Parts: sequence; structure tokens; C-alpha cells
Amino acid sequence: MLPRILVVDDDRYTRTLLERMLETGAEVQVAADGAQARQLFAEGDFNLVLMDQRLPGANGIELLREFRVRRPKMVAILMTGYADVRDAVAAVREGLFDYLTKPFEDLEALEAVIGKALELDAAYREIGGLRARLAAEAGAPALVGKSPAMERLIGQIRQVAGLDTTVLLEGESGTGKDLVAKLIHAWSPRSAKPYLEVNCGALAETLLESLLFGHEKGAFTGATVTSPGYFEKTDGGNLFLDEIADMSPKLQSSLLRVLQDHHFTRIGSTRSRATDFRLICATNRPLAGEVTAGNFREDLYYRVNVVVLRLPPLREREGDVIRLAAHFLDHFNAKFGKECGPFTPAAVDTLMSCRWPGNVRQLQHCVERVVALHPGGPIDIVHLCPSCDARNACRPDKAVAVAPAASHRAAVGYQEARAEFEREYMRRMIEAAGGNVSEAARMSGIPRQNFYTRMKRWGFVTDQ
Ligand SMILES: Nc1ncnc2c1ncn2[C@@H]1O[C@H](COP(=O)(O)OP(=O)(O)OP(=O)(O)O)[C@@H](O)[C@H]1O
Repeated sequence: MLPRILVVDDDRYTRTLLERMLETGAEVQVAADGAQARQLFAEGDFNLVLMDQRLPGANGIELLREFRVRRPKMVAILMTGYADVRDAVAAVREGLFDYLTKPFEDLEALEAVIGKALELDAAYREIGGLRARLAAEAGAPALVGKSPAMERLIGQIRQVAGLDTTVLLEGESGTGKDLVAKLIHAWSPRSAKPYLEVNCGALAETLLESLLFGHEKGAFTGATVTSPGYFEKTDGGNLFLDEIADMSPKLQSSLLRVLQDHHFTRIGSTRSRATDFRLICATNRPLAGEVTAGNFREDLYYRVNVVVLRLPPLREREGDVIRLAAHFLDHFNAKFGKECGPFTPAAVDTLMSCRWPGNVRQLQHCVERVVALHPGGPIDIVHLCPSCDARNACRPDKAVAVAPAASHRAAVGYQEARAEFEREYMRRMIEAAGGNVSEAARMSGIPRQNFYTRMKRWGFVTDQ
């Protein structure tokens, strides 16, 4: 379906120019004054409004404010004469997408700004649609993405979720493997049964063994009570083994036996127990390569390599960066009680041209940081990841273009830099302590109450 654009301008020449320019890729409606514009806006759902600032009997900025009350996520571009630029800049700060000065001199640039505005509108709409879908599929995590690569993946997830087959998720770190595993569970007939996950690379061999197999009381020093393991607890449900390539050779052979006969024995017991879990595994290193390198058993590889879903890196998902950025903006605005955004065209450009080596996780952290530190209002290039030194690395081809941002970084005020440091420091401490606040406070040497106050300041916790 073609996007719908409303052009409001009393100048016939401008109306005709825009109509001609846009008609092949959009459905354009034109209004010559405020009254006509109000009527068309009330009747139609427009993806973009191009508004002249001076209209007979109306002020374009006021009219857009009026429209925005009815549709807060409306994307609009103000068209203004050089004399009124100061007002237009102020309007952009209020959340207008952009402004263009008339007469238009560079039609290509005009088309580019309109294209970006339409992309932002598409992203907002998708997030709205996603929320509605999520409400319908209560409990399923939000997997944002409409690029061909993601559409293909989502189709594959739908297909395999319903089948009782082992699934192997391959993809770089931060591409969403964990999220996809949860989605497979949510969409599977086993969704009412338990779903448990463990990162095989994060635990020592003995701990992982006891976590998976469970143990009897007295099986080893410290086993003061009998504890069932994940093989048992996920009976009827799904078990997600993340970073399976990091499993020790001994555990690989134990897992192989469990997968072969669907039976296992708790540590310290001789009784074999039956279990029926569906296995989902993930790796960020291709498993075939690990077999060749002698790190992963070939027979286990054939067991887990039944259905392989490959998660594309973010740089291969054309168009998804803006969708994801809009999604995270929405999420963190709600979480921190802020009203940051929209992204300015320059920010959209920067987001789109970054290579995102850390994939979706890096983008998520970038938006979270912006929302946490930004007082509110439009997000410009200078607000994006001021602390992210990867920015040049992100965009090796754009080193010159980011030079102003580098000088911005040098110009960051002391308070802002300190705030940035403190927030990042708190996050690392909390992560290192596995989410345990007392432990994080102890490690940092900050009294617990004080630590908690700082956590609240940076939005890690909110008062209920
Ligand atoms: N398509 C997506 N839509 C929305 N959020 C996403 C998407 N992909 C990833 N995320 C979010 O990005 C973050 C990183 O994703 P996730 O942990 O699933 O990656 P991963 O591939 O498992 O990483 P690792 O290999 O490092 O464990 C999570 O917070 C996840 O919710």
C-alpha cells in the first residue's frame, strides 16, 4: 500500500511540485489553507504531513500542534521561508521531524528527508501493531523486524515452533538468539509447560552438570538437599542451552546419552528417570567449525543440528535499525518515565550508517543510554552514544562525517561525563553481581542504601 501524504501550502506552485514529485511513490492529498487541511486530516490517516508555515488565516506550527494532540506520533515536516527559520527550529525541538526552507533548491535532498520521515512513521506504526499483537499473544516476547532476512526468519520460527524438533540457533552475539528461543517456546504447544535456559559457557563443568541432571542429598559436599535438575524440571516444556559449543567434552557425551534415550540419572542416584523436553541450543560460533577444530563431538553435532535457524547480523537487516531504535525508544521512555524523541534526520542517518558490531544489543544499549541521560525532546546526532568510542569503528567508511561528534565528545561537560561514567559503572556492578544489589554495593564499596539511591537515579529501579 502506498504511503499517504498530506501537503498543505497556499502556494499553487509548491503544491504542484510536491504532488508531481511524490505521486509515483505515494498517495498525495493537497490543501491550500487551514480549514481544508483540518478537514482532510480528520478524514484520513496520513503517514506524513508537509505543512507550510504561513497559511492564509492560520499558522502552520499551531496547526501541527493541533494535529499532534489527536495523533501524538504524527510525523510532519514544516516548510518555511528563510525569515521564519528560528520558529521552525523551535518547532523541531518540540518533536516535529524536520523543517525545509523554501524555495527548495535541492530536490534530491528533499526526497531524502521525505523518505526518512516515511521510514520513521512506518517504524512507529509497526511498534503500535506489535503491541496489539503482543497483547493478543500474551507472554510472547517482541521480536521487531521487517527486513526480508527477518521476515524469512520469523516464518521459519513459526514453522518450527509447532514441531517437536531440536532447534539450533546460530548467530553473532547480540543478534537475538535468546529472544528467539523464548519466542519458539511461546509459540510452541509446550508453552504452558516450563521453559528454562542456561548459559553453558558461564558455569563450571560440575555446576552445570548438577544444574542439568540434579542431585540427591549428600551426593557431594554441599548437597544438603535433593535438587531436581533442568532435564527434570523442563519435562513437557523447552530447555534452552545457550553457548552449547562451550560445554565440556564430558558433559557433551552425557548430554548425547540423554538425547538418545530421553532418560537421565540424578547425581548420586542410580535410578534412571524419563523426561520429555524439547531442546533449543544456541551458538555464536558456527558449530560445524567447532567440530572440525575438535572442540565439539561430531555425534552430538548431528543430534542438535536438526533444524538450524541463522540469525542475521544487524548490518544485514536493511530498514530494521530504525524500527528497532523506535521500539527501544518507546520502551525506555515508558520505563524511565521520559519523553525523548523523535530522532532527527541526522540521527536517523547515523543510526542507519553504523555497522553495529554488537548487533541489536549494542543498539539497545545506545538508545537506553540516550533516554537515561537526555532531559527530553528530539534526539540528535550528538546525543547518540557520546561515550561510544565504537562509533568510528562502527562507520569506518564515514570517518569524516563523524568528526563533529568527536569534537562534541571533547566538549562534553564535566557533570555530563561524570553522570555517564556513574551510570555505566553502576550497570557493570549490577551485572557483575548477577543482579544482586547487596553484592553489587559490597563490591563497589558504596553503602547499600546509597547504592540503591543511585540505582533509582539512573532508572535501574523505580518506586512502585
Ligand atoms: N529483533 C529484536 N527485537 C527486539 N529486541 C531484540 C531483537 N533482537 C534482540 N533484541 C534484544 O537485544 C538484546 C540482545 O539479544 P539476545 O540476548 O537475545 O542476543 P543473543 O544473540 O542471545 O546474544 P549472546 O550471543 O551474546 O547471548 C536483548 O535485550 C533482546 O531482547
